[in-house]
Amino acid sequence: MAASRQWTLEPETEYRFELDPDASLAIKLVHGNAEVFGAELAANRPYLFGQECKAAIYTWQGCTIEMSHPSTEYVSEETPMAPYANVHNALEKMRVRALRHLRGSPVPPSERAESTEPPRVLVVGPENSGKTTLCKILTNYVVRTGQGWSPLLVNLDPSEGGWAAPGAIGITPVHTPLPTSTPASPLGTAATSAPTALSSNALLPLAYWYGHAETRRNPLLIERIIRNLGENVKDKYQAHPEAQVAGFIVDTPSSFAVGNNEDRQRLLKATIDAFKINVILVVGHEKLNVELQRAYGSSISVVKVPKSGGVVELDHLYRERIHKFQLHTYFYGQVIQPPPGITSASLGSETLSSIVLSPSSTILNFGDLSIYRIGAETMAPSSALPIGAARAVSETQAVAIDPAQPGSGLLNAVLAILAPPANGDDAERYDEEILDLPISGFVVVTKLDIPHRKMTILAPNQGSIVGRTAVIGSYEWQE
Ligand SMILES: Nc1ncnc2c1ncn2[C@@H]1O[C@H](COP(=O)(O)OP(=O)(O)OP(=O)(O)O)[C@@H](O)[C@H]1O
Repeated sequence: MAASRQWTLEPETEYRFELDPDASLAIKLVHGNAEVFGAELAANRPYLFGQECKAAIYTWQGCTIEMSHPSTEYVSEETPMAPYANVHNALEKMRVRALRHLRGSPVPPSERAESTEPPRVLVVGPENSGKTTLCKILTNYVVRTGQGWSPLLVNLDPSEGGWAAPGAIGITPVHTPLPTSTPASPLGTAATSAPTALSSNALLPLAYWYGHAETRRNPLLIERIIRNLGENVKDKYQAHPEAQVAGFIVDTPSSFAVGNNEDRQRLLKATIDAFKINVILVVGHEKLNVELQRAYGSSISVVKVPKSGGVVELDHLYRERIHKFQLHTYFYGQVIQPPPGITSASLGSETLSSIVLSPSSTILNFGDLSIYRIGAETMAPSSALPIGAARAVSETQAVAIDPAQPGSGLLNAVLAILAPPANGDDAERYDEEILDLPISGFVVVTKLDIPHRKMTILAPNQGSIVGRTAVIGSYEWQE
């Protein structure tokens, strides 16, 4: 690598870095072992990071790494990896017991009183406490055990983007370690961005469209989606009982930990019910830990885990830039200019050339797509309404949008295309059913021609969407 530098890391330390906008970084493991949030690095292969990525290379036994490009960087000897590994070991024991129980294998006397349920883990904590990172580490550790277990990773943070676009929440079985290359795909690449479906490690999520970054915008809708996820996950991924053994890891938005108490309690309860949560990990928040111990401690193990000093405070503008990257990546793939001297490198487990996509632009008639908005255009929380006041449009009502109407909000809007309904054309039930349909992909309205009643649609592939149902949220395409 050109202008490369080497760092030797002592055992149980990590090299942390933050990238500036437009900077990229290639890191190669020269010697020893190392991992990025639980995903192991292969030796002598440059891994590329970009798009303002902030991450850490951790080593259990010590290593030498080489990097192409200096950035904000430091080595830390204080990490919470030992307690995180302890949590993983405890969860692993639950999986072993669950499998033994399923297979009717003998149980050691010391474990007869223990539960035989697989771990169904809820991770909660305030903003920037490292919840997503902890979920990734725990997931990657399960996949690495070589037992063939595929945990179900649930992303309930609509601003995270998960495996689809920002505004979506969903669930996916994870079969191979989740890469950390850019914040645009914090949980790996989804097969919903159609062409990467061909790649070997694409995730196949069950995703629903919430459409906004903040849960307080429409808590009733997000609650309904959470319950839908819980109901449908079994049919979709867990038909075989042994598929349930790896359990769930549920990542949540910070609004589950702080903020409006009533909504927060409702969403927590909905999640605990939907996924039959039996372990709650509270990341670095004493008060929340005590609160959850009191509320759920009799039936659920509530465990406080430390926050990593490496977690970076992400501000609002950074999050907006990441949403833009995510949408761009959904349509165009991951394009990162490697640092000088790097010609072949990997983004996670993908090679650089495999992840450039070519979206298509199509002109549709207004009548070709049925477009809805869920709830009113601006949804203030119910608690903000005057006492006794009712909304003109309820939070979970699907309202049809007429593209010919000036101010429809459609120009540059990101639309989720919904999976076709199961119940055919029963129009009356249909409005209701829209809320319960998963996403099959996303498009953007790039041009509206009202006089000719036509619109130009950017889609990730060339499949026809004529006759489909789309839902608008509050995300805009800003290219
Ligand atoms: N040990 C570490 N070293 C360097 N960067 C880290 C480390 N741990 C986490 N980060 C980075 O800090 C940022 C915030 O972490 P993360 O997304 O896990 O927090 P969160 O609590 O899930 O955030 P949110 O409030 O958005 O839900 C991410 O960019 C992540 O990659």
